[in-house]
Amino acid sequence: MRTCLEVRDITKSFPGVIANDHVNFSVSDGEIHAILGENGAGKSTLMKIIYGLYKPDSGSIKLYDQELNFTSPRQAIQAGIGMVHQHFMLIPALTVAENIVLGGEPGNIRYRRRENIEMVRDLAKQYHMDIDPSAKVGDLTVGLQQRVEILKVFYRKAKLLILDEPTAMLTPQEVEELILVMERLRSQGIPIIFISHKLDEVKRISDRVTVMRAGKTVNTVETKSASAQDLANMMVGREVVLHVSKPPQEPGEPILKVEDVVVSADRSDKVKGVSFQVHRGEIFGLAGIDGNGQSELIEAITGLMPCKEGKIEFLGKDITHSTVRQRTKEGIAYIPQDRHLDGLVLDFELTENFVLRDFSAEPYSHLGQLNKKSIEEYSTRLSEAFDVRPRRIHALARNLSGGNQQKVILAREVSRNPELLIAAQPTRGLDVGAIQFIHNKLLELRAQGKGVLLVSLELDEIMALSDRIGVIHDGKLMAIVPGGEATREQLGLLMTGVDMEKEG
Ligand SMILES: Nc1ncnc2c1ncn2[C@@H]1O[C@H](COP(=O)(O)OP(=O)(O)OP(=O)(O)O)[C@@H](O)[C@H]1O
Repeated sequence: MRTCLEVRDITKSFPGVIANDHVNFSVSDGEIHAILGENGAGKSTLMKIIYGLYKPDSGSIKLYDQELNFTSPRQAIQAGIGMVHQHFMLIPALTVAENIVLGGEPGNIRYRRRENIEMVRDLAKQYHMDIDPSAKVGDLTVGLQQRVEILKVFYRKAKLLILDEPTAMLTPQEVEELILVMERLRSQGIPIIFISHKLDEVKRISDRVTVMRAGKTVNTVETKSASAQDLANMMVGREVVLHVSKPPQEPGEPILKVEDVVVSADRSDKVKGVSFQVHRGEIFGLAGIDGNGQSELIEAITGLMPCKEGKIEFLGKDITHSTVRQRTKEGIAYIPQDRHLDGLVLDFELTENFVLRDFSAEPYSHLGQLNKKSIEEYSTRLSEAFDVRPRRIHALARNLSGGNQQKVILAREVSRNPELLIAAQPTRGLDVGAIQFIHNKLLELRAQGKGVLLVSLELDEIMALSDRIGVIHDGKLMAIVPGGEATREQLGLLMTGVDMEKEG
C-alpha cells in the first residue's frame, strides 16, 4: 500500500505546554488509522497542524512524498486534506447541495441550483451515501448533517479524510451507519484518520492505532494485535479498570418528584406528561434516542424552560415556577450536555469558570469586590482534585482540551455539594481514565445519599450506573426498568417506542 501521509518529528508548544512532542506516524491508502489518547494528549493539536490551522515549531509532514508547509486550511484543502470537525460548520438555512458547494464555487451558490443538485446527487452516489441534495440542512438529523460534511470534503477532492471524534454526537444507529460509510470509503482506497476515545469502536473499525500520551506518540500497532485493555493501558500509562463496580444500596426518600410534566417548544409539546421520582442514594438513568424530549425535560427541571403543565417538587417544595438561581440555591447542580454553549464561558479563565455560579457570594466576593486570593485557592484545589490538565488556573477555558473542559464543569457542579446532580452526557468526549473518574464521582454522590439524574445516549453507561432506568420515547416515559434487570435489547426496543410487555 502506498503511504499517503507521513508525519515526522512534529513538535508544537503553547505557553507552558508541549502539546506535540516529536510526533511520528503514517497513514497508508485504504487504511483506517485511529489516533487514541487521553484528554489533552495532543490529538486535536496534531490534526490542526495537518490541516494548516497551526504551524508546527519543527518537524515535517508529507502527503504522497510532497512536503507540506501550510499557513491556512485553504492550502490544506487544496492539497487534498479533508477534515470533519466535531462541531459542524454547516449553514442550517441552506440546502444540502448549497452547503456542499459553498466556498468551493465562485459567485452565488443559488445561481446554478439545478446543476448543483444533480452534481451532489452524483457525488453521493459515487461515495454510496444516501442523502437528499435539496433537503434543508437544518431539518436533517445529526448523522445526516455529518454525511453532508463528509461529502463536502470529497466535493473538494480530498485524498485523505480526517474525522475528529465523529461518533461523539451520534446515536447508536447513526454510529452503525457511519461505520458502513467508513468501510465503503476504505474499500475505495481512501485513507481515513479516525480520532476517538471509544475503544470498542477503534477495535471494530480501525486497521492500525497510534497511541498518544502527554504529547508524544507512544506506539503504532496493528489493531488486531491489541486488546481493548492493552490499548487503554497504553493510552493512560497505567492499568485501567474498564468496568464499573456499583455496590448494592437501598434508596432513601424521594428527593425529586416530577408529576405529569408537559413542556412545549417550537409550538409543539416535546414532553407529554412525564412522571417519575429520584430518591436519595439513587442514580436514576434516563435513556432515549436524542431528540425525544430528554433535553426539554431536564431544562424544565433545572428551570431553563417553563413547564406548561404538571408539577416539580424538590425536597418537598414546589419548584415548578422557581428561577434557575433559586433551584441552584436549593441544591440542584447541573452538567449540561453542550459544554461550549451552556457549560462554560470559553473566553473566561478557569478561575472565573470555577466560581461562575457563586462569584457574588462570600468567600469569593466581599462588599462587592472579588476576592482573588480565595478564588485562586479554590481553583487550585478543584484543579488538583479533578485532575484538570494543564494545572494553570489562569488559562482560558477555550484553550483546554475538550475532556479537560468537561472536568472543569464537573468540578464546579460537584463541589457545590448538591443534593441532586443532573448530569447530561457527562462523559461525552472523555477518555477511559476520565470516564472512570466521573463514574466514581457519581457513585460517591450516591453513596453520600444524594440523588443523581443521569441522562446519556450511551446505553452501556446508563446500564452500568443506574439503579432504575426510565426510557423516554416521543416525549413519554415508556417504562421504568430496574437497572440490574435491564438488557440492551429491551432498552433498545423501548427507545424506539416498542413495549414488548404491553404488546404481550
Ligand atoms: N490554543 C491553545 N493555547 C494554549 N494551549 C493549548 C491550545 N490548544 C491546545 N492547548 C493545550 O495543548 C494540550 C493538547 O491539547 P489537545 O486539544 O491537542 O488535546 P486532545 O488530545 O485533542 O484532547 P481531547 O481528547 O480532550 O480533545 C492541552 O494541554 C491543551 O490545554
